[in-house]
Amino acid sequence: MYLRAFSIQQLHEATNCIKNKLGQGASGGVYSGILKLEDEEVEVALKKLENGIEQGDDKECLDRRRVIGLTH
Ligand SMILES: Nc1ncnc2c1ncn2[C@@H]1O[C@H](COP(=O)(O)OP(=O)(O)OP(=O)(O)O)[C@@H](O)[C@H]1O
Repeated sequence: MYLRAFSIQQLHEATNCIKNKLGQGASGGVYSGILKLEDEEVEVALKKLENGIEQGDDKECLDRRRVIGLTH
């Protein structure tokens, strides 16, 4: 799996300061954006995590947050 990290500033620029909400997941809102890469622009959906990690969280959710944490 190839993971690429983006700065908070890049994500704010991509999403026009996280304004256009597409939907709401259990762990946070999902917003649309356009990420500018070196030679192209890519349409993305970005999730802003809003809740802390609870003891009851399932393994998939915790695994996802560990992977996300490794990219920061
Ligand atoms: N790629 C996408 N394009 C458009 N809308 C999206 C996209 N991904 C998510 N959404 C919107 O965000 C909502 C929540 O999606 P999400 O995948 O976060 O759901 P979830 O798996 O229930 O959440 P969580 O992972 O937090 O438990 C969706 O119902 C949809 O409206």
